[in-house]
Amino acid sequence: MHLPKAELHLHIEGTLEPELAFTLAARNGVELPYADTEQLRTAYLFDDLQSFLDLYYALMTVLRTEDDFTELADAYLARAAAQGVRHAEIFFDPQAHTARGVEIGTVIEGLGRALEASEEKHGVSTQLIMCFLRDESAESALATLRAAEPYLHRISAVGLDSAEVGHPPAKFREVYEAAAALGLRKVAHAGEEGPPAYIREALDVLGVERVDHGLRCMEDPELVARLVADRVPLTLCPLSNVRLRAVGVLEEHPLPAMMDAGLLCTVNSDDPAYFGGYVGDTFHAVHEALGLDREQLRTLARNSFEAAFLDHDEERRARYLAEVEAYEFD
Ligand code: HPA
Ligand SMILES: [Zn+2]
Repeated sequence: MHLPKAELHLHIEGTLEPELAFTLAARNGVELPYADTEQLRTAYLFDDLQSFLDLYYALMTVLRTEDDFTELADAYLARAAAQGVRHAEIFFDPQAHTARGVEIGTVIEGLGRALEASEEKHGVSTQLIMCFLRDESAESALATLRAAEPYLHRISAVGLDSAEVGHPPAKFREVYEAAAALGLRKVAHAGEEGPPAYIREALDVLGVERVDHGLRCMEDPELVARLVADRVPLTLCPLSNVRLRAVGVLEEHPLPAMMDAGLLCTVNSDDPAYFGGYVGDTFHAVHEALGLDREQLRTLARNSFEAAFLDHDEERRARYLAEVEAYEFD
């Protein structure tokens, strides 16, 4: 669906398609435990977040050079542009690369080269969000922030991802304070598999401006009221929720109830190479499965630009919002 939109919840490592994984494996002499792309695709049946993360971290070992990261991001941006994305705020997981000997500068400069060319090449403006792995230590997160300091001109925010349950946001209070002191904005995954209390903690202890997923807020009406009153954006990922079994089938996704409750919902793809669709496909899927009408889809697109970190460029935000209003569905 070509409705103009911003993508605000997208892990660049989760855009690694099987074909590119095999190409990079051959180029870098990395052996994958799968015969071919077809056999690899049979591994894409997940029970929960952890079973996905195991494959996600295993496959990204093919990413080694600056060119690999550039190629990965450029391929995503081309696909995103073809599905109406006008602005993308892109997550990356530096610790998943530095832990296996890839320098953080290789990762950031590689991604940065694709991102800086994106507006001219694909018509997509971009930002980069550096995520800490919450199942690693707070010390490791802090060391990662320090290692990223020479590259801060390329980074607009910090985030928190990976295995949620047992790793509450408060563990990262210090590194979030340090990030804010460096001028970085703050988001965090919360309430994907973890309880509503983790969403409250992300807001109260980390001071996040957006909540990634936030799905489980619906179990806590007082929290919903607060998120509505404060217009805290939620970056929902419906196809991810189905594939990782947070929701049984797409038809049961609470997105319509969340919109009816007045929550500032956005729809995103999370890890599109693994979860069966890019963000335009996701808009189409929620239209079909949940019966969201055109005006509701337009609201989701409008929300995505409202929630985007475009405060330094309100003219651009206004231009994108005007494109949303002018869009004619076919
Ligand atoms: O959906 C996700 N949740 C948490 N961590 C992740 N890292 C990549 N995708 C995800
Ligand atoms: Zn995510």
